Amino acid sequence: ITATSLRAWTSLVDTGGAHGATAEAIAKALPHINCTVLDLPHAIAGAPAISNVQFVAGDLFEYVPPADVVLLKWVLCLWQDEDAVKVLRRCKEAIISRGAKGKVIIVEVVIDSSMSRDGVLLRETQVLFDVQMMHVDGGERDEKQWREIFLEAGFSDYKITPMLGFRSIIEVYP
Ligand SMILES: C[S@@+](CC[C@H](N)C(=O)[O-])C[C@H]1O[C@@H](n2cnc3c(N)ncnc32)[C@H](O)[C@@H]1O
Repeated sequence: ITATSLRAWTSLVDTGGAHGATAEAIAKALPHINCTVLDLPHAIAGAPAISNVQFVAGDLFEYVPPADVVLLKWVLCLWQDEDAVKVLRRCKEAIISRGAKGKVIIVEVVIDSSMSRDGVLLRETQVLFDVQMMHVDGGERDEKQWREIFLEAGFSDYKITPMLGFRSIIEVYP
């Protein structure tokens, strides 16, 4: 994600964005972007008022508000592939910009199968999270599993950037 592309965004929806902590950070860093948080009614009840962030109560299986960028941070791990694909389809429908600007951005674990020395600890952490997500019938995915659900949901391409510790940023293009 380049500085030029950040400047081009006009709107972002943080899907499953809870009380808006991530949206607040984005709105502060990039005040030209109109930020929306979508989450279930009980999850946004009591959320603080945040400058330049609108809250929308709703179910992301039904509707995602339109935006240039749809953010899914720590959300798709809640579900098995069938439901994750349904959510990704709603997100794809929500993207208003075609071309380089419109995308889904996912912040999640991409389980790394490489067994380099430094990679072993990272992988163990990722797999532990996978076990944790099984409690809610979800799970973490490796690149092949991510690719399969992106293609199934109708996306054309994606780019994984490992960062943020054991997580990655995944840009997914319609
Ligand atoms: C693990 S939390 C992640 C919260 C936030 N994105 C973060 O990174 O801290 C998952 C979020 O997804 C929301 N969520 C779960 N099911 C949802 C649904 N059907 N529609 C909208 N939001 C949902 C939850 O309420 C919760 O806020």
